[in-house]
Amino acid sequence: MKRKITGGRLLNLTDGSLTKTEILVDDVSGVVLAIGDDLPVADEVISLQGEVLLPGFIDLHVHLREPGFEHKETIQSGARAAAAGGFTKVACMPNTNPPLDTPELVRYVRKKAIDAGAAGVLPIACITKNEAGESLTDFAALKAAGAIALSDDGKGVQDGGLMREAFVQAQKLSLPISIHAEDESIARDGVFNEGAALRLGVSIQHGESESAMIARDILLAEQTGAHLHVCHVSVEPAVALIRWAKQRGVHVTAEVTPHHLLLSEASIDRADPVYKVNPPLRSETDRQACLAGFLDGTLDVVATDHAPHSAEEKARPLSAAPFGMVGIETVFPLLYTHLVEPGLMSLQELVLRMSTKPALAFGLSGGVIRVGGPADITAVDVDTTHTIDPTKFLSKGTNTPFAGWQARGFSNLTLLQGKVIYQSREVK
Ligand SMILES: NC(=O)N[C@@H](CC(=O)O)C(=O)O
Ligand SMILES: [Zn+2]
Ligand SMILES: [Zn+2]
Repeated sequence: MKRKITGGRLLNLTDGSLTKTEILVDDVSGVVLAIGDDLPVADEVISLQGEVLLPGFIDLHVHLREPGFEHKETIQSGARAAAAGGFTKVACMPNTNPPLDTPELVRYVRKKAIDAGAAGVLPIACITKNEAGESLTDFAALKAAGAIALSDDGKGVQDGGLMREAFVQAQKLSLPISIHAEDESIARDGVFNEGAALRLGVSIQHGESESAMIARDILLAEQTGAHLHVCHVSVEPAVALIRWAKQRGVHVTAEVTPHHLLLSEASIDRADPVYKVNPPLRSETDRQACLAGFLDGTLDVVATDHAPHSAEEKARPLSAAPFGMVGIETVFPLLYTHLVEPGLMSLQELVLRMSTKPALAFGLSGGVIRVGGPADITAVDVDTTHTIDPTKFLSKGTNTPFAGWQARGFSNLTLLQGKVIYQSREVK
């Protein structure tokens, strides 16, 4: 079927201009057929009211919890939440139960994702069997089954020798290794960053647990020529190390989360699990370094690390509650409202970091809107203010510290390969 989207304003990613135009898409070929005025009649017309048309966002780091933790999220609920957040593709982490360490499990996730009929889901498979950090999985078989990268996210691989071998094998297969950098001998099950931990009488998770492992893996990636992707960067020395690695020509890319860009440990007013996330919310100096690193391109992309947990789990005492925050339905409005509107970055730069660069970093299709390219599109309303209300999320997870915040830029429509995967009540 051919769909015509009218009434939207298309963002030019080169000069940032917005142009009122129609877009004609086809959900059989999945591509954009035409962009312009007075396009031919289509089978269906979707009328917008000035929403901004953007390439669908791509998240290189989410947790969809299936198999094994369906009470937190399912592939279906997570992929629908992603579509509502303007995402057309998400890469899901393998810390499920069982962890995604076999080709069968990778294929299982892909099938469930297709059945969900929402955002595209790209599985990331384990580096080590059972994420136990002891022996490597079969990278070639996992890639053949559809894994787009490797990670033991949730944990760092403690054994540097094993990690070296992982980089050697991943390089041969051109698979990125996405690292959760946490040296457990330094982190020691700490919960908050030093300032908040001392203030609230909670255990400390020192930032060097992150930067030390990033330093190790930069050196290993340099020697092996592998692609190192650093997850959820949160401390100033980590930003400096990644900047240094890029100057040396190491193949390294890095992500930053919305919560590490917008919050610091100063925002933690009580020992509440809603603030418990790994890596922890850091100092204001660290937050500023992440923001500067994001603005100068050292940190390439935004990734949400969408980590849903049940209300019951997050109601436990702080030490027993799990780490993690949801983010997929609020990231664009939060960053639009708090970075673009105050003039810290342009809209096109934010879209480059949420759509174009994630696609380029992992070699995925999408990330731009052009005739003949994939019809992966979202339409955001930058004029209407909404208050973030977790009870309205499509995700099963409501664990966000941004509840009650006001923002603009929520998606009203999302299309994947020309099919509507999300449509708000505002769109007819
Ligand atoms: N970020 C988190 O705090 N939690 C993640 C694991 C992870 O991303 O390390 C989770 O799986 O819940
Ligand atoms: Zn992690
Ligand atoms: Zn994660």
